[in-house]
Amino acid sequence: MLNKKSVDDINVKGQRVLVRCDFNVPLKDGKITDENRLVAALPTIKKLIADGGKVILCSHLGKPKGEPKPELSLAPVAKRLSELLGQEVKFAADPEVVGPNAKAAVEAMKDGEVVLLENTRYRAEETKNGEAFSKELASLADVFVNDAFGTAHRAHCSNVGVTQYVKTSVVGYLMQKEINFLGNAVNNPERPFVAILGGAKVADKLNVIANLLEKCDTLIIGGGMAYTFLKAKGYEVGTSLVDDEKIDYCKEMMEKAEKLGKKLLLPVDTTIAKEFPNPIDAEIEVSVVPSNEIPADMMGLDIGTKTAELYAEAVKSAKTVVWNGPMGVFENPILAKGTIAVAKSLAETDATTIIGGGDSAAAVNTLGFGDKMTHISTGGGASLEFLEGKELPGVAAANDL
Ligand SMILES: Nc1ncnc2c1ncn2[C@@H]1O[C@H](COP(=O)(O)OP(=O)(O)O)[C@@H](O)[C@H]1O
Ligand SMILES: O=C(OP(=O)(O)O)[C@H](O)COP(=O)(O)O
Repeated sequence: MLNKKSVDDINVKGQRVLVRCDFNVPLKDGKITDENRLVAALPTIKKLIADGGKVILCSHLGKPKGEPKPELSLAPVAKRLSELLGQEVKFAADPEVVGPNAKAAVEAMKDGEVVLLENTRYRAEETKNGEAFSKELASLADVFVNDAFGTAHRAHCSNVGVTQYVKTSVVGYLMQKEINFLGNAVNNPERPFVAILGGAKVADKLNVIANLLEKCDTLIIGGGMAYTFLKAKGYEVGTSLVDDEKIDYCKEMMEKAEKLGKKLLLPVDTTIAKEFPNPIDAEIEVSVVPSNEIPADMMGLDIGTKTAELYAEAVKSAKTVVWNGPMGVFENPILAKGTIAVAKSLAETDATTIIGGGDSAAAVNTLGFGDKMTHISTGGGASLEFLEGKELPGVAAANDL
């Protein structure tokens, strides 16, 4: 259990409560294309409304780099949240985030009302965890609630700095739910425990392996992650995604797996093409080759057919599965087969299945397997850093129980 005070330990009747959410949702032409993070934030917001608090929401959106960027305004989020809550979420349009407009909007709030502040990253101090902006945010509130699990691996004003200047800082239901799920999976997993890593953020994710190997029974590697390992084995990987600086590390990880008696599965065959599809869903010509026969001018873009079967088989006997990162360029139907096979095997198992990472969640949802998973995490980087065993600054900053 998370050893932090939560919204259940407080009643905010008549108080101003600042709630940090992760409303960093994908937008296309001003429309929200995946509202998972909004829906996930509702329980905490509803609880605080039911208490009779003045609920002031804040979040970042994208990376505006410290200046107002209209295309990264949170206005569309306020509109959609109003619909989801069935009650108005007043948008405090304010280029300074906590400027005159926001202050006036908060001043005018009645108990049970909700206001959303503008994108916190409109302010350059936000990502530097600066004192002045932290104090400004704190000045709006009597109580602070952090429910932004997806941002918990960052130490910024709106999730860490602000806690120094308010009396009470607690976590919300989403934060509790995420940490409890992931914590159980990693610290007390039902075995066999299978971890699956893929995707394209190779440098970030390779670092998780040292820690995961200690905890899991089987580690499955796919997606863009696989080729650095294959290169470390001495294979030609052509023009596939590789992190050359991590080749020695991959060698060490293979030795570590052997020493610990853990299974480390790498693709035995690979789906290759001449180049990365452009546009991403373009029809491309592919072939499947053994992983040690990738031609020098070709790139691996999905696991191969045999590998997909092998991985699906490895998942079958699992009791806990953690999956982060697609097995291939799933956005292209021709390169989605490996991801579909793995998603299907997770959907069919009675194991506890936990999906982390924005693209992995999108893949599972668009492939229609979303409701078959035990838990789809709202945090990619956050869930990985947590699985790595790192303390998340956004969680650490809340008051202890
Ligand atoms: N072999 C590959 N080569 C290049 N990109 C890949 C490969 N396999 C998967 N990808 C890409 O990885 C991206 C997702 O990676 P990542 O951002 O690390 O996952 P997540 O968001 O789930 O954490 C997808 O856009 C997918 O197209
Ligand atoms: O989307 C997020 O992270 P994720 O892509 O790792 O899930 C979070 O909102 C954090 O955003 P950031 O990576 O811009 O700090």
